[in-house]
Amino acid sequence: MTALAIDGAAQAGAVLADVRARAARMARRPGLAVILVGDDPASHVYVRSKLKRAAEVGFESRTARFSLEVSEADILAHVAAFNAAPEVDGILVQLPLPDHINTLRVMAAIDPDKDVDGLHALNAGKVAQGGAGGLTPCTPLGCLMLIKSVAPDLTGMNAVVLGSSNIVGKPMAALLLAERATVTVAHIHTRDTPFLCCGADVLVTAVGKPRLVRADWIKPGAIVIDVGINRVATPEGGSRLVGDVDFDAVREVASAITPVPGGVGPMTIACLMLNTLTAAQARQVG
Ligand SMILES: NC(=O)C1=CN([C@@H]2O[C@H](COP(=O)(O)OP(=O)(O)OC[C@H]3O[C@@H](n4cnc5c(N)ncnc54)[C@H](OP(=O)(O)O)[C@@H]3O)[C@@H](O)[C@H]2O)C=CC1
Ligand SMILES: Nc1nc(=O)c2c([nH]1)NC[C@@H]1CN(c3ccc(C(=O)N[C@@H](CCC(=O)O)C(=O)O)cc3)C=[N+]21
Repeated sequence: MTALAIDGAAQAGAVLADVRARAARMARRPGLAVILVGDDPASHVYVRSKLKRAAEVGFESRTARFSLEVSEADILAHVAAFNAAPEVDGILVQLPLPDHINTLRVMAAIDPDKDVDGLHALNAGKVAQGGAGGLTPCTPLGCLMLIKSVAPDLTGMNAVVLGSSNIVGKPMAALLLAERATVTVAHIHTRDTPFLCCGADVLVTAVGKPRLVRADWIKPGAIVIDVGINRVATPEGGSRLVGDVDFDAVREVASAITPVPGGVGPMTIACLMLNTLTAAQARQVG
């Protein structure tokens, strides 16, 4: 059996159309502010595509760009200015930040009501407690939508999450638990990751290692969600994007799988727009 390739771009398109329609009915256009540090080309590409999507759904956006040498105080001052700006509904600090900047301190400085990445401890705590009333990190939220498009009820399923970062792995595990799945989180120190994966009805991989996940790790019929984004060299001397999953082989064992590109990535951006709309609606009266 060849697995269904879950079309993340199409599902993202549906989310974006809904966001656009709802934004058009608002008294004021939702506003997104992005803070970008350094000149990593991949980060610039991601931020550009976020700003493009924001414009397409009718949001205002602005970007504050900084060199790698920027001080933490400077970043915190810009966060404070965006917190105070009435036209800014969502604040996104593109990660990773350079080592001399304390990421958790920057996240803690963001107004939780404008924290569209869901990384402030208050929002992370709400997600851990079952999600009510907070902003949920975009990538796990998008992954859950993709999973539910093929399996609406996760009650009692075994879910395994590879990777335990604050931005993907931990909130993903919390969301799956809230869906009544039995959740295992594996990380670099986990002893027998292939064995754990073999019991997974749902497997989410957020590691950043190309072809880490092999076909013999997969339970027949499993749903496989590949968050990894890795640029690898091609024999022709160019490069291409791949996920963490050995896609062609795993596809023959799983029942549904997200491709890279065209899977989780577009949903992450769509969920960022959804969170910005949610934040704007909560902040605007009428
Ligand atoms: N498609 C999208 O929208 C997005 C994609 N990404 C991509 O997802 C990947 C992960 O991102 P992010 O969570 O930020 O990355 P991090 O580097 O913060 O986290 C990677 C995690 O993987 C764990 N890990 C490392 N090796 C293994 C292994 N062999 N088996 C199991 N776990 C392992 C690490 O464990 P430990 O903590 O113990 O070191 C860590 O928890 C990257 O490729 C990133 O580019 C990220 C965000 C959005
Ligand atoms: N504060 C913060 N929030 C983030 O959400 C965040 C971040 N920092 N830092 C970096 C990661 C990475 N990330 C991606 C988003 C979209 C695609 C995406 O759209 N990818 C396309 C391909 C893009 C291409 O071709 O280069 C796809 O998978 O189809 C990828 C990666 C968000 N991140």
